[in-house]
Amino acid sequence: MADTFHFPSPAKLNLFLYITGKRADGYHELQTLFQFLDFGDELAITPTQDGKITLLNPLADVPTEHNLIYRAATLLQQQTACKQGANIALTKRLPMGGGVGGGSSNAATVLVALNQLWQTGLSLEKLAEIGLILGADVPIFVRGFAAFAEGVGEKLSLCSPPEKWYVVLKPNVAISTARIFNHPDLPRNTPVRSMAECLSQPWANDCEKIVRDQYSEVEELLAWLVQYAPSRLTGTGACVFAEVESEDEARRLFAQKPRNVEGFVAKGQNISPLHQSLFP
Ligand SMILES: C[C@@](CO)(OP(=O)(O)O)[C@H](O)COP(=O)(O)OP(=O)(O)OC[C@H]1O[C@@H](n2ccc(N)nc2=O)[C@H](O)[C@@H]1O
Ligand SMILES: Nc1ncnc2c1ncn2[C@@H]1O[C@H](COP(=O)(O)OP(=O)(O)O)[C@@H](O)[C@H]1O
Repeated sequence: MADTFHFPSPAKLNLFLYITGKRADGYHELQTLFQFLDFGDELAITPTQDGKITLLNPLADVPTEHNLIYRAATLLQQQTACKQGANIALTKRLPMGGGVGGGSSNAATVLVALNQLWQTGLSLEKLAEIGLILGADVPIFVRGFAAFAEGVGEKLSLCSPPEKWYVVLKPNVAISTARIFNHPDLPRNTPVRSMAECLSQPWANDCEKIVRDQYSEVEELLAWLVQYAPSRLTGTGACVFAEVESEDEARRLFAQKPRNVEGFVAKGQNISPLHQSLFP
């Protein structure tokens, strides 16, 4: 029987996120700081010789052909004319559509892992380029280092922010990324600054005000969290995070969270846990 290999598919946070403009194709130009977390999903992959991509436990709300795991695997097959296949099982821990990048991370883990298992020999740069077809956040997960990102998130500059402890909470609400980016009151003209300047100013998220105004669940949770630690929105939400100095402090704060809110405690990682496990 073929061997099964296990790969982490970590979460990310946007430690800051500024919107600096809008492109002709409607996408927004960003300046954002990505850091990985030591918490995430896990993929178990069994390479096969039959050329089929099989998801062993499909997501209830996502048809297989839309699942980023399936799409990433078939895209890699097409790009490399690979005749091999894979059976893939997903342990889903990350909230979906929460701004912690679970789907993008799953896609990146599939690209990096299958490139190794199928021995298709693409560089991480090439895999990141393919990943961008699947989503703006896929390249950062493929490259695997914390980064200051520009463009729609694909122009990456290495960065090493402090690896703090975080309490990440998911208010009980679904937020559409497209809806936030289409909102007329979204600030879209934060001045473009250098990485050094962005790092040296207080960190913020340009989507936060709109999201707080529109979703009382997010407003209430951030108002509660900020009493204890600096706290912000990640991505376009709905997740919010508080940054603290120690695991103890994080666990104490997490233990007090409102009962109807899910979440987790994690430590920031400047090297993705996927890359830590594959390229130690
Ligand atoms: C803004 C970020 C920051 O990490 O938010 P989160 O998704 O993580 O919350 C991401 O870059 C999001 O990337 P991704 O999640 O791939 O976005 P997509 O599904 O491609 O975009 C959904 C919709 O949002 C709008 N959109 C998205 C990204 C962007 N830079 N400008 C946009 O205007 C577009 O209308 C697009 O159709
Ligand atoms: N493997 C996957 N895991 C999570 N979401 C997926 C996956 N494949 C497709 N999706 C779709 O992508 C959307 C965004 O997912 P996700 O990356 O978790 O959000 P975010 O970038 O906001 O953290 C989900 O709402 C879901 O419809």
